[in-house]
Formats: sequence, structure tokens, C-alpha cells
Amino acid sequence: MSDSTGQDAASCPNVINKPTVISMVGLPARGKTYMSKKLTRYLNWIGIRTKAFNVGEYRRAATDKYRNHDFFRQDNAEAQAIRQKCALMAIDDACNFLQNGGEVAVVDATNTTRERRKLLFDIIHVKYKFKLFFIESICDDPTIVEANVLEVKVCSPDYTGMNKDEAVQDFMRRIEHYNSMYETLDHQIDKELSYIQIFNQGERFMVHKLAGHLQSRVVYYLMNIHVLPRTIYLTRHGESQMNLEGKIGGDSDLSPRGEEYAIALGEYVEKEKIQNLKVWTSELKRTKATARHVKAPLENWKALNEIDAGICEGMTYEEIQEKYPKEFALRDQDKFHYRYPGGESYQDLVARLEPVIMELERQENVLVVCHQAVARCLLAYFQDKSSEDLAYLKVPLHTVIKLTPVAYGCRVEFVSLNIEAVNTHREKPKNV
Ligand SMILES: O=c1[nH]cnc2c1c(-c1ccccc1)cn2-c1ccc(Br)cc1
Ligand SMILES: O=P(O)(O)OC[C@H]1O[C@](O)(CO)[C@@H](O)[C@@H]1O
Repeated sequence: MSDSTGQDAASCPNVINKPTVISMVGLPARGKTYMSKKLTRYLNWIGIRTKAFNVGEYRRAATDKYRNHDFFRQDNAEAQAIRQKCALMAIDDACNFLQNGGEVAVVDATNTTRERRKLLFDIIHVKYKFKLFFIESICDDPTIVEANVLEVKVCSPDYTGMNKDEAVQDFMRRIEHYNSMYETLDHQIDKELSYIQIFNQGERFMVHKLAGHLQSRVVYYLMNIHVLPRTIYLTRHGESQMNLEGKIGGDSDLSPRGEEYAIALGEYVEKEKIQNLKVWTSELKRTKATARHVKAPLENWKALNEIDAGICEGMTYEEIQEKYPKEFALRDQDKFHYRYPGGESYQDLVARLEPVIMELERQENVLVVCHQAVARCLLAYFQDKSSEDLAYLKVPLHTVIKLTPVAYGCRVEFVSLNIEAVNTHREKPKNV
């Protein structure tokens, strides 16, 4: 990343937004990879170039010597050497990423000794002059640890071929080896460091020496996420009159088939028997009409309104190509960044939707009734899609998209309610 003079951040210390390394800290099965992946997904979605570096993956690539927890014994010199080498490779790759346009690198490792964190500090802060922020997850609730081991650790490549109970026992022994050397962050000894400690999956937080906007955004995000099981249902409004006419934007009513979809949606939600469901719509008539048969508390969000097409509102794509050929061509060249004159771009839409995503992270079961461009942005967040892919995601009318968090990701199911509708999807032209 470089400033206006083309200098890169490392060599120009007074640059405001220096690259940042976020370093995880914590015993195995404390949610470090969960947070690394989720945080990386969120930061990329809001437009901050972020990449996670998992030291365990480097170790598995370096050796298939892992047979059991003995690999992690403190007195296993050969294994210690491999682990140290892998940690240094990950840190090196992270710093290279930041020197080549990256903005945030997440080092996903235990980093449970003061010595290891000093090594990180010396390389990242002293040598490269990047910012360094620690996220420590402390969890002494054995049921949570056991659940995490069962949920994600037993399917780790380290345990292929091993039976579940054996894998759990081995992993618990692995944790003990780390625990014998574990030094948590301490606000007296580590008074120079910027960090957050998270206790028991967000029950309590200790924040120390936050340095800058990015760290505040990260802390705010971590304080809003939770791991309670829930489902987010995402759907567009029913087919509208303007959909039938091929016109974009506007605030039109539903077509007869759109009305049918609204009734079908009410029946679908009823059958799903969703606990404490909340329904969110935009401020536009077609989403409110679509939600009216759903029995659940309703909230209208202006932030969920469809992308503003500015001077092209109410026009068909053919009319736009006819009247504003240059604009039409420009949009095809870079649909994510293209902003309609007097209107919005997808990039603007993501910024407008960030508070909706933040509130969705706080909620449990929510049905979001929105629009084509809005649904693409929300879906891209849950599916970790790039901004290029985002603008062309297929979100057909009369389809409920079920999003369920599982392990480190999200299960996505497209449920068509089998009511005919026009296809409003416009493919990316081949020749651009
Ligand atoms: O296992 C765990 N132990 C302890 N904290 C954990 C997990 C997981 C987790 C969730 C799903 C799969 C794998 C891991 C998430 N967090 C977590 C940590 C901080 C915040 Br703020 C929210 C959740
Ligand atoms: O970005 P695209 O592919 O033009 O899709 C967004 C368009 O989809 C619609 O919701 C329906 O056509 C329009 O209101 C909106 O401008």
C-alpha cells in the first residue's frame, strides 16, 4: 500500500494508515481460527485488503511427521525446530503481503509465550514498522473447549484415519503441552502492546492501548459477533410491475405473481417453525408487501433500499444503452466501482449495508426481504465473495436463501418457492 508520493508505508513512518499485523493469542481450541477467518472475511468485505496466515497449515505442509501430541512436547527438539521455522515463514509471508499492497495480515497461531510475542514485535514493529495488534482468546469453560474440539478439531487433517475419541484425547494432551508454557498478556509486563483479551466467547473483554481506527473497528466487530446457532433467511421482494416491464429502480407494487410469492413466503416461514423470528424489509413498497403475510415482528430499514440508479432510475437496460451508451459501457467495465450519475455504486451499497451486517451479527433468526443488488452484497459477506464476483451473483426472484453458520463458514441453501417470475439477472458481457 503506498501513499500519494508512491512511498510504501514501511519506509514512510508518518503515513497515517500503516499496514497492521493482527496476531492471535491463545491455547488450541479457543476460537483463534474461527475469529481469524471471520475477521478476515469482514475486513475484506468492507474493502480492507486482508489475509490470514495459519501457522498450523505451514506445519502440516512442512512435515507429515505428526503422529500424536508428542509432536508438541516442549522437549521434542526436532518438532520445536520445525514449528519455529513454520512460524517464521508465516510471519515472513504476512509481512511480504503487507509490503505488496496488503493492509491487514492476521497471524493465526497460538503465540502463547512472551518470547514468541517478542519475536513478532521485533520483526513486525521494529524491522518493518507495521502496527501490531494482539487478539487473545481465553476460555476456561471446559464444555466450550470440548465442543470446539469435537466440532472442528477432530476433522483436522492431523487426525485423518484416527477415531473420534482417540482424536479428542490426543488433542486434549496437545493443549496440555501448550498450557504448561502459557503466558497470557499482562497489562503490567506488556504495557507497550496494543491488544484485546476476550473471555469465554465474548462474555467479557479487556482492551489495552487501542491504536487507531482499524483496531477500534476490529474491537467493535468482535464485541458484536456471537456463536449461538441461528439461521438468516435472505430473499428479494416478489416480482414487481417494473420487473415485468424490465425497468430498474422505482417503487412499484407487486405483480400478481409477486403477490402469490408473498403468500407462499408466509406459508414457507410458518412451516419452518422459526424461533423468535424477526423480519426486516427496506422502505420500498415491494418488500413491505412481500413480508405482509409473515407473522413476526417487522422492521423497515432505509439502508436495505435497492441501489440508487440515479439518472437511470425507471429505465430498461436497453433504454440506458440507447440514451447513455458511455455510462452503460463504463458500468460493464467495472460494475462494482461504477457509480450511476446521481446514484450509487455497489461499493457505496456495501458501505450503506455495513450497519445492517453488524446488526445481523448481533441477532439470531432474521428474515431479510430486500432487493437484487442488496441481496448480492449481503450474500457476498456471508459467502466471502470478491467484489468482482459480488456484482454478478445470481439471486433469482421467488427464492429463499437460507444461511446457517457451520464451523468456520456458512451453509447456503437456495429454496425456490416454485412461482414463475421474470429473470432480472444481466450477465457480465463477454467482450469487456
Ligand atoms: O471454540 C471456541 N472457543 C472459544 N471461543 C470461541 C470458540 C469459537 C468457535 C466457534 C465455532 C467453531 C470453532 C470455534 C468461537 N469463539 C469465539 C471467540 C471470541 C468471540 Br468474540 C466469539 C467466539
Ligand atoms: O446491478 P444490476 O445487475 O443492474 O441489478 C440491480 C438492479 O436490479 C433491480 O433490483 C431489478 O432489476 C433494479 O432495481 C436494480 O437497479
